[in-house]
Amino acid sequence: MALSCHRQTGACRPAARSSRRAAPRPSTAVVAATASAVPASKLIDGKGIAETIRSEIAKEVAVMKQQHGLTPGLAVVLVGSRKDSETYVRSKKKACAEVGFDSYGSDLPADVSEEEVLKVVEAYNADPRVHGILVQLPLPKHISEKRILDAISIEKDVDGFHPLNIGSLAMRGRDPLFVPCTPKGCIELLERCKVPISGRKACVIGRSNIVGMPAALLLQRRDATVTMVHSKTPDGQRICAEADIVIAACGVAEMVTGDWIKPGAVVIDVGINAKDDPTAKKGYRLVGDVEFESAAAKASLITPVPGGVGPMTIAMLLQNTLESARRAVTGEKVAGH
Ligand SMILES: Nc1nc(=O)c2c([nH]1)NC[C@@H]1CN(c3ccc(C(=O)N[C@@H](CCC(=O)O)C(=O)O)cc3)C=[N+]21
Repeated sequence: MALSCHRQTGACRPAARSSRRAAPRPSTAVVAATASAVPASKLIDGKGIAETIRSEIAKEVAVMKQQHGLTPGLAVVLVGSRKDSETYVRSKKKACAEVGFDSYGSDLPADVSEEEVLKVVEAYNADPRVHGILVQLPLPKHISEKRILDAISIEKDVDGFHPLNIGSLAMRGRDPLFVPCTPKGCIELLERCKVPISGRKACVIGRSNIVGMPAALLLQRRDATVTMVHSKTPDGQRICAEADIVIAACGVAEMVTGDWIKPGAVVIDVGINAKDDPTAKKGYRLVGDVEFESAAAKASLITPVPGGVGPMTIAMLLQNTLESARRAVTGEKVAGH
């Protein structure tokens, strides 16, 4: 039976859990109660795995500081005041502090000119304390995302959005300097959960530049047979129902129901959507692109939302920034420089 080994190994959790997490907390109990229909053994604990990765990174940072006197630095550029972007940027800076990185921030007003944003990016390109530059997306409409992303030095492109990085991902025999964080996090979850990829059928739902397309390329590089399903695909459900691995990144709340999932498949849900819920404290709750309960009934392993892919995105951003700092230490030359 496909992927039966996961049934035997049970829940996909990080090997070591901190004592802080082991303590029962009322909020955890509430979450557990609402998700009670799904056995814990099916859950991929993205939050816990991300925590493990952050502690691995923190150890390496301490060594880097001690041996080379170098502290990894991440610059985060935020334009405008979208609430969701502000929240994400805050958690990225918090994660930096937690692992011992320096973080630099530029908060620019929504009506800032494209030239001004370019100047900020150029300044970070030239700043040796900065090993990674992230321009939070989406940008306001009057600013060309393409122009800004193209301006980020490829050696500091820890988001992996530069066309040279994405292009290398698509070519056999080449390796990008950085892999985009969200799809990298999806693969990291599969690998840490020992889900076999080579030779398996994978279905990626959604074809965005930042998730769907690079996720499909990463799976293909690991020898999966990948099908991409998108808004113009006739009968995406039928195609998805043949897949051993499903990555849902279509941006439509709960679109992928249990009917889309082959029994025993592994489901990675990238979506983050707010759904009205009068019983929730804020009046809404977060749901993915997958209808969790019905999909979990069919899947062997599934990521929850929140607590799945989201925390992994930030962990991969830290990993990419650490890698960039490591290259600065070793003086590794990169193509074109
Ligand atoms: N240049 C750029 N790079 C990005 O990587 C980028 C971006 N722009 N724009 C927006 C998206 C979104 N994104 C997330 C990061 C963390 C969580 C995350 O940690 N989520 C938690 C908490 C969710 C919550 O409570 O709000 C979870 O899913 O458990 C989610 C989403 C990065 N993005």
